[in-house]
Amino acid sequence: MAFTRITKDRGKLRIQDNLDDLATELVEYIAELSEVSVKERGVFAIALSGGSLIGLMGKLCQAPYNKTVDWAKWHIFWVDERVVSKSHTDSNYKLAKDSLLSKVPVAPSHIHSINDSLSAEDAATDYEFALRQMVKARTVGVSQLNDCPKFDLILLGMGPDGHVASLFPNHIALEERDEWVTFLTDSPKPPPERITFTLPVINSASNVAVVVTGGSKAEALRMAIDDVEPDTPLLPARMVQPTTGNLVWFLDNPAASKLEAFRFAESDQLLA
Ligand SMILES: O=C1O[C@H](COP(=O)(O)O)[C@@H](O)[C@H](O)[C@H]1O
Repeated sequence: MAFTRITKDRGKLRIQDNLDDLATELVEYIAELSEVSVKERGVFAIALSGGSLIGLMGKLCQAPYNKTVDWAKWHIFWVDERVVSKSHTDSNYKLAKDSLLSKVPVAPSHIHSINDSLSAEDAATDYEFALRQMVKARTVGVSQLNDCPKFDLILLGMGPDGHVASLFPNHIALEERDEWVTFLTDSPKPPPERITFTLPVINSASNVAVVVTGGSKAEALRMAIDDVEPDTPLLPARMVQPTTGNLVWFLDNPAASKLEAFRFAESDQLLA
């Protein structure tokens, strides 16, 4: 029962029956945005998360995308990164490099990873400095509203606790409004030391896509999207609310199963 729904204020829901169809829809969406950005700005500035999302992007390395995407124009950043060596299995950079970036012709100088020899605090400062240079050069666009970077696309995953990037429920990092990149040394999910884009940066992007799969995330997803009881805890995923940009959720059936839109679609089908 694949379908798309536009919600009142939580963006567009794209729900697929299986992971293969979800992956196909996701890479088609990324390829389209890349084409539009390259046409309009001459570059495509994309920020990746880690986790299960990266495995779903694998089709970008295959035909037709390996040939049709203008890889030379891509600039790749990380929405969040674990402060570990780039060769460590926990590194979001390594995950993307091994499964995607090593298989497509992106210029190494366009891959903007963190300096893994620094402390979490210094790595965040250093990454924000690098990002400021990219904004100054307009490799990354700028928001007219708040001077924040305006990425062409920010790709997020969501944990079963509703975290996005390395922004965890009730964590002080959620309140950061001045910095573009902040750090944490007490992540509830290992490893503890991380850097992360802050909410103002995420919400300034032209496009934000959140990719969520699996039944273990269904309840957090409901709390992030549906109209919920007023005393429901405010999850980081619910704070993703692009100011002027587009928000799209790529979901599989198990993740979407508790959403109102899904239940209505199911009962419509039973009646049909
Ligand atoms: O720790 C992290 O988790 C989230 C979610 O990962 P998933 O495997 O449950 O999809 C990820 O988006 C984030 O980048 C990562 O650092």
